Amino acid sequence: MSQQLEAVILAGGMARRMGGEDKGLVDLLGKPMVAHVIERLTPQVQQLRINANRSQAQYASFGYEVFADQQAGYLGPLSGMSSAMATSTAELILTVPCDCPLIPLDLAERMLHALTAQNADLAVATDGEREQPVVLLLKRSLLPSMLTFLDSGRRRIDMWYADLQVARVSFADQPNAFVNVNTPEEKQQLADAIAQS
Ligand SMILES: Nc1nc2c(ncn2[C@@H]2O[C@H](COP(=O)(O)OP(=O)(O)OP(=O)(O)O)[C@@H](O)[C@H]2O)c(=O)[nH]1
Ligand SMILES: [Mg+2]
Repeated sequence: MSQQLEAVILAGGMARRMGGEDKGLVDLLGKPMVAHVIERLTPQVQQLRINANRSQAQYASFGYEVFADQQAGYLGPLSGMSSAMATSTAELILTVPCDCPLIPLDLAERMLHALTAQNADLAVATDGEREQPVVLLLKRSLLPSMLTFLDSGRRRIDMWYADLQVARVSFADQPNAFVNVNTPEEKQQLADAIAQS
């Protein structure tokens, strides 16, 4: 994989539905959720950083650079994305949330292929039907556009990219790829499903 692509794990939210417990650090089957994501991402990319606004020492213990949002006030995932772009040396940034422990093992490869083949501004993963707006491959050159959007008070990722050239990349072949763990109940459901598989 190109040196010009780095992955950023988004762990900068407040995790209110998880009772405020830092979502990436919540245990799933014996290890923190972010460790599942790290394990699946590291074979795919040469550079990886973690975006977190709390518990930064714990996140740093995984051995990767940790950085906070440049904007105060938990403005949402776009703030993590723009902060990643503002501080990256790579041309392309792959964003993945910390609460998707089954992300595809071929995520970077397929996102990069689609972006290049379609000469798009960014690529977004889909489960075949719904877009996963936090799973993006972004050109760093999109930073001014994202900052303008954020500065105007808007927060929705899909609204930001509505006017851009978007490659949609289906992972319908992997039905559990984007299972998202937002609550203790969802965590238990996933743990049970994995244990039974
Ligand atoms: N950097 C950054 N990331 C965020 C912010 N808000 C959410 N995220 C991340 O965006 C992704 C999707 O957000 P949610 O699943 O809603 O996570 P959350 O906001 O922590 O959880 P809730 O408070 O329960 O909605 C997760 O990876 C979050 O860590 C933020 O203000 N800054
Ligand atoms: Mg949220």
